[in-house]
Order: sequence, then structure tokens, then C-alpha cells
Amino acid sequence: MNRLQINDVSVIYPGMNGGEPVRALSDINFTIEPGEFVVALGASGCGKTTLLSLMAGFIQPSAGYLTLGEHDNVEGLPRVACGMDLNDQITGPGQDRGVVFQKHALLPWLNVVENTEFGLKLQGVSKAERHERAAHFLKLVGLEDFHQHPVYQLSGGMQQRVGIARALTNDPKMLLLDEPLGALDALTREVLQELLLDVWKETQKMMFFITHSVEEALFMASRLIIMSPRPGRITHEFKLDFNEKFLECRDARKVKSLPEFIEMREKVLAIIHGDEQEGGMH
Ligand SMILES: Nc1ncnc2c1ncn2[C@@H]1O[C@H](COP(=O)(O)OP(=O)(O)OP(=O)(O)O)[C@@H](O)[C@H]1O
Repeated sequence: MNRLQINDVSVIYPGMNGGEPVRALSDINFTIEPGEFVVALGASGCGKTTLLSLMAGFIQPSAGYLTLGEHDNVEGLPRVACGMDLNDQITGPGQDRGVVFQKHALLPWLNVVENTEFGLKLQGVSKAERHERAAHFLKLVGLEDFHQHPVYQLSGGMQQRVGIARALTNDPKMLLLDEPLGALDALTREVLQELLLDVWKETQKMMFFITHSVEEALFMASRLIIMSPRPGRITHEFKLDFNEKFLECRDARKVKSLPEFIEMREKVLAIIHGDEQEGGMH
């Protein structure tokens, strides 16, 4: 089973306009286990997007390294001794990681199915296979009746469903989601939270999901990490099962009003507000 491992990773951005360099992440050690839904929460500027960009391979760490593969990185042993292939190391973007952003970046002149299969077309996948894979994932996100719709005619929530289907068509090992629901109205956001949990359950993908909403984080996560700024680091981790509770009872309001949910929400809010008062907010 695949896992993502982050080993002693730091990121320092060069200072802008002659300013001081920014230590965006400091000494991060972290593993995403097979099938985990990890949610990152934290004050603005604590390095959430930087962490996601490393996993996506959009940027490279200033120190340390990341791997995505089937073997454990045993501390102190060279990677080959752990059975790791050099190919396990993340050195750039790859088809084994699907990314979904807040802004869906769909191509407005293409319809739903063309957008969904666009990446496969670039890879030279045959038309029949492209259609089959796109149709499978469009059904999974509830868009089976919208294949031929121009994407610019769709609501924000439906466009984001296309973005999720598109990210899944390569059958990636993991999905990286940077505030994917942040621009949606409250009702649509709740519908898509449930949809994403269904996609997770159905596909068993590893998920890394960034949000600013404490309630969303608690509802979605099987593991919640809370990050603090200056320098960006992981300060708290919680194993949660509210997502499993929802998948059992299908009643999100019930889960979100459980006493243990409310208690956890207050605890997490206190941690984050503590960071903000220390000057973590930008
Ligand atoms: N390309 C860059 N060049 C210089 N500094 C950067 C760059 N990208 C991010 N930073 C800085 O690195 C720190 C971490 O930024 P990052 O965007 O990862 O945080 P974040 O937690 O995702 O923030 P937000 O919640 O506001 O999106 C911030 O201080 C930010 O200003």
C-alpha cells in the first residue's frame, strides 16, 4: 500500500523586493498512511499551501525530501535499504497525484466530458478509454447527465465536481485539495463535503485537504493537523472519526451537533485563536 512520507522538510522562500527570506516550513516530518483523509488547518501564512505544493511537486524543499511509494522510510537507514526506489521521491508533478484548487481552472471552450478527459487526451490515451474513464468519474460526482454541457453554464458547485472528476481520471494514488470548497455558498459546500467523503470511501484514495473552516475540518478528517506560522510547523494532530460516523448515518447535521463534535470544535478554535493572537494572522 502506498504512503506519502515527508522527511525533515524545510522550505525557505527568497525574500521579495530585497526583503528577508521567508522560512515557510521548518523540519516537517509527517506520513500520510494508505486511505487516510488528512486535513490541514491553521492561521493564514502557516504554510498549508506550501506543504501541498511540495506534495504536488510544484516546488522542491530547501532541505529534506518527500516520497510516495509502498515502502517505509526507516529513520537512520538509507532509502535503498528501506526498499525504496529512487522513483519514490517526489521531484516534480506526476500522474500519481491529482490536484483540485479553489479556482477550478476548467477550460471554458470545452464541455464537461472534454474537460474531464483533457489530461488523458494530452497523454495520448485512446478516445474510447478516455470516454470510459471520464464517464465513470462523472457518474461518481453526480454529473452523468451533464456530459455535453458547456462548463461556463454550470454552477460553481458543479464546476468543482468536474474538477474533482478530472483529478480522478488518472487514477492517482492521492488527491491534493487546496480549499476546494472555499468559494462555494454554504449549502453547496455541505453537499460537496458529503460528496467528497463518498468519493473517498468509494476510491480509498489518500486525501490531503486544506480548509479554513474548523467545522469542515472536523467533519472531513480521519486525521487533523493544525499548523502554526513563523516558521510553519505542525503543532497538533488529532485522529478523528466524524467522517465515518457520517458515512454510517448519512445525517451531517446530526454528526455536527454531537457533543463530542462541539467539544472538539471549541478545542481547535482555542488553539487557532491562540496562534492568531500571537500575531500569526497576515
Ligand atoms: N512564492 C513565495 N515567495 C515568498 N514567500 C512566499 C511564497 N509563497 C508563500 N510565501 C510565504 O510563505 C508563508 C507560507 O505561505 P502559504 O501560502 O504556504 O501559507 P498558507 O497557510 O497556505 O496561507 P493561506 O491560509 O493564507 O493560504 C507565508 O509567509 C507566505 O507569505
